[in-house]
Amino acid sequence: MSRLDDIPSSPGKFKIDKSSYFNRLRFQPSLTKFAFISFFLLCLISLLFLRSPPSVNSSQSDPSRRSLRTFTYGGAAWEKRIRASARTRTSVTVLVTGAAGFVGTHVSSALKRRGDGVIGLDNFNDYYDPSLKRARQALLERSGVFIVEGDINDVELLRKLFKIVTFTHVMHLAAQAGVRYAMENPSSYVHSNIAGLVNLLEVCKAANPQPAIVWASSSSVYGLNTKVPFSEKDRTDQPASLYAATKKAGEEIAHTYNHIYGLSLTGLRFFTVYGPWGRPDMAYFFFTKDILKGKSISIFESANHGTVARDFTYIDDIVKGCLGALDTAEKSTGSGGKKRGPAQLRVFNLGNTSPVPVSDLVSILERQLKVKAKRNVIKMPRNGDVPFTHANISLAQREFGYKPTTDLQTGLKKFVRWYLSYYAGEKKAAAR
Ligand SMILES: O=C(O)[C@H]1O[C@H](OP(=O)(O)OP(=O)(O)OC[C@H]2O[C@@H](n3ccc(=O)[nH]c3=O)[C@H](O)[C@@H]2O)[C@H](O)[C@@H](O)[C@@H]1O
Repeated sequence: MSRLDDIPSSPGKFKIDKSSYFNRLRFQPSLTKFAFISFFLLCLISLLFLRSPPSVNSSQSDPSRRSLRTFTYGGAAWEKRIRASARTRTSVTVLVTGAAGFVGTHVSSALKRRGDGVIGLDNFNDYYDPSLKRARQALLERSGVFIVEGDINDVELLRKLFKIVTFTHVMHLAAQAGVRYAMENPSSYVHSNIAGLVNLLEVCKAANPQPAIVWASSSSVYGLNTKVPFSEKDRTDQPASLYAATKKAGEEIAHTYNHIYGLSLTGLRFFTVYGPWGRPDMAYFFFTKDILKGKSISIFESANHGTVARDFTYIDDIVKGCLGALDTAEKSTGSGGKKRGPAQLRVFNLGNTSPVPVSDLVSILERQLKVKAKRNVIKMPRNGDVPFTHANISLAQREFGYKPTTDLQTGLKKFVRWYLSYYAGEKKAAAR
């Protein structure tokens, strides 16, 4: 018989004869037994070692996972700060994810001002200058809002927060934003906008009581639609960027958690939000920077020299929309992972209803900055951008009286005033 004949024909047929093996063991002298147990323990310890989480450095070296940093949290002082920040003069206590972000900072501040309990959560990633996020954090701290440093993918942290505080609402604004960056770092969108959302919903669904959730979707879900203005009833199945696709996926995921677990979920489709403390990756922000530096700016045009336009929406209008959505959100119906009845599921456009061509945006900036821009008009690259956006806001108007009041001229004036004073202050601080 050749040695090949010893190998069974399929793995399923190959069985270790455990009984004879252990029987043999039973009759060995005690020294052998001791050696075997020691070896077994050694293997167990090595196995545990191999399964321990990666070190901080290993996760930071991969740019797509930069927000997976390990954070240190916990302790009596940390919990005390959370409890103080969660103290409410109303019946509302909100967990705001992405609180050091642009919209997150403004919304957290507005909630706190009216007396709600607010806890922020942010991973302070370096998608754009983290010092701006730190400055927003300092601003919020002065008004009594504590931002917990951590990632929405950290299930233990989320569970801990829900143990310390009974949240009535979650305002979920943490996300990987930006349309064009999705071509550079696609996995960061999956990590934050899909895995992070699911993780958060898992914790919310298991909470008792479950909070009502309001979260940031995006106007980009309308993708390549040509029918304007964009209405919530329109199709959203032709996204032009991975960013848009992850936001659209978020809307479908929201449907699932509402259906299975009775979570109350409201998605808000923001339309190109701008204003003071804004995001440096957005065109109005880096156009301002480049115009002041005398650098040329690229202004996209669509096919046949067509205008590219956006329904630019001022931050204060968006904040009113967020609060309106939160105040009209009904309670979730489930508890501890079990649905008890049908729950609310909504989606709203939050736009300005008056699209402005990007070239007009630049003209306004030129007037405000008193500097002529070096314009470089180019065909829109295939980068995930869509040619125009225009919101129909009648649904939000009907449901919670949403009515934007700031035109682009007025809003950009406020932005430019903030920009000049913020960066003048930074320069002064650097010179000191
Ligand atoms: O409303 C939304 O759904 C989205 O709004 C913005 O995305 P976007 O509207 O593309 O805003 P910007 O990146 O600031 O671009 C504004 C306009 O400037 C144009 N642009 C951008 C960059 C550039 O170099 N030149 C240029 O003409 C874009 O094509 C676009 O029409 C945000 O970046 C997204 O996170 C958000 O979800």
